[in-house]
Amino acid sequence: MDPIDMMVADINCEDLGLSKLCLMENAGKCLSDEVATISTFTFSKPVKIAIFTGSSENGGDGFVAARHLLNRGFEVEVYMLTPPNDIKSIDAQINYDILNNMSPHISRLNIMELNDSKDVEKIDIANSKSFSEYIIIDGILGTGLRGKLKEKVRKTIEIINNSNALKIAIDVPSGMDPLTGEISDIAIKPEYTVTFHRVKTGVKKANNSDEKLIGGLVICDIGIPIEAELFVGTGDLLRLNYRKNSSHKGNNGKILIVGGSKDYHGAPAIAGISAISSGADLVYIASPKSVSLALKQKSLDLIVKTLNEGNEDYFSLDNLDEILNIIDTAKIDAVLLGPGVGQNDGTGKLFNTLAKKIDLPLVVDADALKLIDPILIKNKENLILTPHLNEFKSFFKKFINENEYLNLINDSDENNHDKLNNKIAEFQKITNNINGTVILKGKYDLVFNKNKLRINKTGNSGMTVGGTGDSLAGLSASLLSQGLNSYAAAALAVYLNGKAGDLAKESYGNGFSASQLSEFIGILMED
Ligand SMILES: NC(=O)C1=CN([C@@H]2O[C@H](COP(=O)(O)OP(=O)(O)OC[C@H]3O[C@@H](n4cnc5c(N)ncnc54)[C@H](O)[C@@H]3O)[C@@H](O)[C@H]2O)[C@H](O)CC1
Ligand SMILES: [K+]
Repeated sequence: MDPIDMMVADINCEDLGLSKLCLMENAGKCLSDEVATISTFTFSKPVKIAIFTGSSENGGDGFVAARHLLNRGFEVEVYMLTPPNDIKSIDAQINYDILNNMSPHISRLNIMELNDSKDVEKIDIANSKSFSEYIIIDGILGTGLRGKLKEKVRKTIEIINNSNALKIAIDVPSGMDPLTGEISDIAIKPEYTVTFHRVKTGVKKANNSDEKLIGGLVICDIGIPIEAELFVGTGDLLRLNYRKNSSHKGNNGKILIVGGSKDYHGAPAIAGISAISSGADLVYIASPKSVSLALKQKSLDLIVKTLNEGNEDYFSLDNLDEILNIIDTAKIDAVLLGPGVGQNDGTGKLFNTLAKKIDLPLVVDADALKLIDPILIKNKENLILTPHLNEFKSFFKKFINENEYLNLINDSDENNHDKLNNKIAEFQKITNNINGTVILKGKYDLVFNKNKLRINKTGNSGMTVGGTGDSLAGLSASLLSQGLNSYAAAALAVYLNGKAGDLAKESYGNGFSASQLSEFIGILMED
């Protein structure tokens, strides 16, 4: 599991009501159980425990383990590389405070602060030999390692590695990159690594290249339910790329929406506003002439390009060069095809040609799902489709045999979503025919990408109003343009769209409009 996926799941646990403090307690308790077991089968006489703690949650796990190991009768020394006032995690701070409040220590606990490299060197001289009667627990750095090791941390790792103690790393050996498994400088060389929930990708890679880098690998179940990974939640916002203060206009995403036709000028506009609200820097809309004139009066924030060739009211193949030219000259990052385009033959010819020619991240929505030949885009990975059930059936008709198709139509009662959820495996079999991501919209939105699935529960019945699908499509294109892959972008887009719908309902009641929904997207991006 990648460290980012773990962090997302942790925060999504909080959406379920399961606090990170509780996860830390489970982690520290499980760790202490493992330490006790390892101690029993490794040593014939009692050993002391030395726990080295860093500035954040890896250290927090260490504080919890200290408490549980004391209860088991161990003598525990805690060496803090970060002084109490500088601890960065609230939960680690709470667990440090508990240890501190236990003073005067009736139990055999000793807490020492290692304020600088000299303090660290003193441990070296005084204790490293006698550390042979110790188990050292490494709670210095876990999944939060960034960049070059600070000198004090580096020195401590060196001393721990030189000692004769049995070493147990918490989650990831400190100094090892939790994603790549690389050790750019130095890392704890443990006899055991006790990891939580799932093995982190870096630990797995390191273990595959040389088992000695990890030692014996123990996985603790810390009570994270599968739903914390399945349900999209607040944690998914972590996947957004950090906006640099120094970034310029356009650095954070430029999208082109190819949408609108005679009766539907609102659809591309709503998609455009939602794209801007979700962080895209520049939103271009290419529309037939009659639509673009209406759009130009609609919003000051959209860059509306009038297509001069061909039909005034509908797209046609005559617009191909103009559209490709906009993509080129505006250096577009992602394209949305479909909102409000209608189903003309000419529009179909244009969209099939665009689908072949556009090599950028792509969102296909609404009528475009009925117009574009699935074969043309089936291999594209950076693709999001946003169908409701009818559009889903229509798009995937080619990939399923008649019986499966009839089964899907007959059994999938759009009003019975629990029944719909029972069909997940069937939908997955069908969506597996393409490499991109599919958002199947419904009471619970289902996001499919190959064998992976996310479920979104935000949103409400007010969202059946026209335009909320256009908003979702704009959000999807916006997040693609900001560098998220199609699976991550699709999951976050449905979450934000539904959550904005929930806020719109609170403010405007059940009769909110899609443009009122768009107003609430921006504030959600600050989570
Ligand atoms: N679900 C779980 O698996 C749980 C895991 N837990 C534990 O939490 C850590 C991850 O915690 P986090 O706060 O994100 O990061 P770290 O503890 O690894 O510390 C980050 C902290 O360290 C400092 N730092 C970063 N880079 C360096 C460096 N190069 N040199 C020195 N110091 C550095 C900086 O201050 C960072 O802020 C996970 O591994 C688990 O052990 C939870 O307890 C329960 C749920
Ligand atoms: K560690």
